[in-house]
Amino acid sequence: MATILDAILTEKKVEVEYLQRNRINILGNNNHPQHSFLSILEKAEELAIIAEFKRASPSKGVINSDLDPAKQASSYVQYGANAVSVLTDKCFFKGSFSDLEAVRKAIDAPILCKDFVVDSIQIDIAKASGANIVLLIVAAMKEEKLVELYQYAKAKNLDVLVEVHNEEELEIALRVGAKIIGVNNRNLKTFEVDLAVTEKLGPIVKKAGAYLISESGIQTIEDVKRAVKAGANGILVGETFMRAENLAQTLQEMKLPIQKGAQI
Ligand SMILES: O=C(O)c1ccccc1NCC(=O)[C@H](O)[C@H](O)COP(=O)(O)O
Repeated sequence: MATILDAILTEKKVEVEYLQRNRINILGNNNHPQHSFLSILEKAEELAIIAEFKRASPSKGVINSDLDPAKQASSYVQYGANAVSVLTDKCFFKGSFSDLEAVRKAIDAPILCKDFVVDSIQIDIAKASGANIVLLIVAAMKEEKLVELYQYAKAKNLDVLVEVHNEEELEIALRVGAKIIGVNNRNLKTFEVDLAVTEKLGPIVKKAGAYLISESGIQTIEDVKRAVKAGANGILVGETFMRAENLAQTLQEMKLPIQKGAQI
């Protein structure tokens, strides 16, 4: 049976064809500021927070359609986020590259382009829109493609967050040479969310000498503590921040010290 990830990837192929046909009109500015998320991780003594702008999702439907991306991203940075993630997928997440451009104009911090990258043109557009980090999901492509896109993004001076959900995918991420590994607690095929995924894969990521970002399903301080205990250098949080009544408090209290030994 086709999964939501299959449906997203089918849609991405159509999107990529459109982007390739309209390449000249789309690729504009490549002079955006450089912000290295890797350098932030190298120096960090507390948990790095990637705060996500996420209007909607396949698993939750509409999360919050009232917020303005530039204002929300500015608040994230003001309250201590180290990077902002912007979902640029339109069809399933109600995002856009215009959101990313608006966030770029508003903040002076690294931006993650959160999309389902299957082709280098998406990396070009992410960079032209102002992204500093791109996401590559191991489950979304063959290993050879992952190697190609990873090297392409690095050559463009972008940081790469390589996302995994199980040991097999983690082995691939490590073979590719990923320095920043996102362990997604959400199974993109079933929507099941379980922080035990970070607890299982975290020690392997750390042993390999990579930085660990725990992604998805983080709602409470107890969740954050579990991620830290598993060796996380950072967390990626969307829904909890988009729904927060007191964003300042919700975000600031997640900035826990990282475990000794979590620095590489
Ligand atoms: O969020 C979803 O429903 C989803 C479904 C299918 C593929 C990806 C999906 N989410 C992308 C993400 O990884 C999250 O937006 C991100 O990690 C933040 O998660 P959360 O804090 O749970 O909003």
